[in-house]
Amino acid sequence: MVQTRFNDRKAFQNLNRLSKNLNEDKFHLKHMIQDKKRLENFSLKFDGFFYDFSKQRIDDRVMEELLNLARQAEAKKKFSQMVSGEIVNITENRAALHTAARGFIPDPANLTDMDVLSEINRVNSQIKEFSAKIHNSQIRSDSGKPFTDAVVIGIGGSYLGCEFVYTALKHCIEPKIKLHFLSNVDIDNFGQVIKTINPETCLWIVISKSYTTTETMANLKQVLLFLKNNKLDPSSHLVTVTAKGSPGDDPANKVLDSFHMFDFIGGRYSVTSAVGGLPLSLAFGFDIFTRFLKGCHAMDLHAVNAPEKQNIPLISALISIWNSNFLHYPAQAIIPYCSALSKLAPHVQQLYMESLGKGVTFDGNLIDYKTGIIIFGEPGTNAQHSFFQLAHQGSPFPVEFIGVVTPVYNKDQAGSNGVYNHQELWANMIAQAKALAMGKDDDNKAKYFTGNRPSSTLVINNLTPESIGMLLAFYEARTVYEGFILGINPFDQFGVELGKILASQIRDHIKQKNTDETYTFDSFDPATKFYLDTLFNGSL
Ligand SMILES: O=P(O)(O)OC[C@H]1O[C@](O)(CO)[C@@H](O)[C@@H]1O
Repeated sequence: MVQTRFNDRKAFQNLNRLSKNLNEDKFHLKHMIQDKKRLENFSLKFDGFFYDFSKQRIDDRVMEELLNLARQAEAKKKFSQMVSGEIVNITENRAALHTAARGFIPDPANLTDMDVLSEINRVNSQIKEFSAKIHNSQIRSDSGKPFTDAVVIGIGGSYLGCEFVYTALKHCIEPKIKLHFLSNVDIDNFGQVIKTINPETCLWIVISKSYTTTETMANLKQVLLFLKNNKLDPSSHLVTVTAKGSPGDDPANKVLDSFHMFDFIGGRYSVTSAVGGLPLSLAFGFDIFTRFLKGCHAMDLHAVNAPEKQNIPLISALISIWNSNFLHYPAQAIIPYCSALSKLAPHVQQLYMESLGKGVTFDGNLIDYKTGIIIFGEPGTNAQHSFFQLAHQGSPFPVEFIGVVTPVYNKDQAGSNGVYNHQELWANMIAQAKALAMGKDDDNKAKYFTGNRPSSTLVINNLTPESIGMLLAFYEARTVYEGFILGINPFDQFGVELGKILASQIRDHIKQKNTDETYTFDSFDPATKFYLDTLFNGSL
C-alpha cells in the first residue's frame, strides 16, 4: 500500500506555517517560560519518570498539530502492530519484538510462526541457572578457581547497551563479577583489557548475532591465543551469545555454553535479550536483571497504552521531529547530570542514528526531508566546561538534560558555601536550561546571548534497575515512534554495509602483501595506496 509521504501530510503543511511565525518576539522562550501554567501544560509524569518540555519552542497550536502528525501517520497503531509481532521491519521481512524480551506480547495467540515467549523464557532460564552456578562456584575456571571477571567481546548493538546498563548499575550495586568490554579491533583495546584481568579467573563472553562481525572475530582469535598461551581450555572459559545455527552456536561443546539471540530482536534493541541478560546477570544476579526488565516493561506499557497527549516517548519523538524538520536544528545533545549515566549517550547514538539515519521511506522512495539528526552527549557539569560555549553562543542545538533526584552516595557533605555537591550539580543543570532559554542582553556583543535555545529536562527519582530500565525503554520507544512518524524503517541498517565491503577488499590486498613482500598497492587510488604503504613502512 502506498503511504502518504511525511511531508505531504496536512499537519506537516500546518506546522511549516506555524514555524514561520516563531520569529516574533512574543515566542521567544524568555517570555514563554514566564507563563505560570507553562510547566504544568508542557510536562508529563509517569511512574517516577518526569519529562519537561516547557523550554521547547512550542505553543498549544504547535503541540496540537504535532499530535495530528502522529495521528495522520497512525503512529500508535504501528507501535501496537510492532509489539504484536507484525512484520514491521519490512526490508528484512522481520518482526521487531524487543518488547517481548520483557514479557510483553498483547496477544501471543496471533504469533503463528514462532514461539517467541517460550524461546525467550527458555534462554532466560538458562541464563538464570548459569549465572547462579558461576556465583555459587559450581562452575569454576579451568584451574578450579571461582570466576571473578568477565570480558564482553562484541561491538555495536552487541555491546553499547550492555555497557550503558552495567555502568549505570555498578554505581548502586556492587558487581559479583566485574565486567570489561572488548569491542574495538584496535589491538590496544585487547592489550588494555588483558592488563586488568587474571586469565585464570576470567570468563570471556562472545556476543555476536551473526558471529561473522570482523572486529568480534578478530578479537576472539586474540582471546583463543591468549587462553592457549595461558594453558587454559576455551571450553571452561568461553561462552557465546549468538543466533541459533550461527557459527558460534556450539553444539559440539567447544565452549562452556551458548545462549541464543533471535532475529526478531535487532542488535541495537537487544539489551534486554541474552545480549544484556547474560553479562548483567553475571555481574549483578538474575534477580537484578529481572528488575531491570520490569522497568522496561512499565515503559513499554505506557508507550503502547497512554493516549497521544500523555505519551512521553511519543511526545518526545514529536518534539524531536519539530526541532529537526521545522526549526532545522541539526543535532541534539543528551546531558545527564549523573556520572552513572555516562554511557547513555553512546548507546543512544547508535540506537537513534542507526535507526533513523535513513534515505528512503518505508515504501522505498528517496527522501527529501530530515530523518535522524546527530546525537551526542557527555555528563554535566563536565559538558559545560567543554562544548557548552557553542551551545550558548554558537550554532544552536536542542539539549536534553537528565537529572536524578537522589544520588547513590549518601554521605554528601555541605562545603563552606553551605551547599552539598549534589545540590551544586542540580543548580547547574537548572541554570543551564534557563540560560539557554533566557539568553542575556549586553552592550558588549561578545557577552551577548541570543537565548531562545530549546531544551527538555528528564528526571528520575534514583538509580535503580527499574529506573534504568524505564530510561532505556523510553529511548527505544521514542526512536521507534520517530521512525514511524517519519515514514521510515527504524529496524534495518544497510548504511553500515558499504564500508564493510570496502574494508574487506582492502583486507584481501593486505593479506597478499603479508605473504608476498613484492606485492604493490598500485591498483588503488593514490590516497588508499599512500595509507597502505605507510602502514607497511611502519612510519610516515
Ligand atoms: O551482533 P553482530 O552480528 O556481531 O553485529 C554487531 C553490530 O554490527 C551492526 O551490524 C552494525 O555494523 C549492528 O547493527 C550490530 O548490532
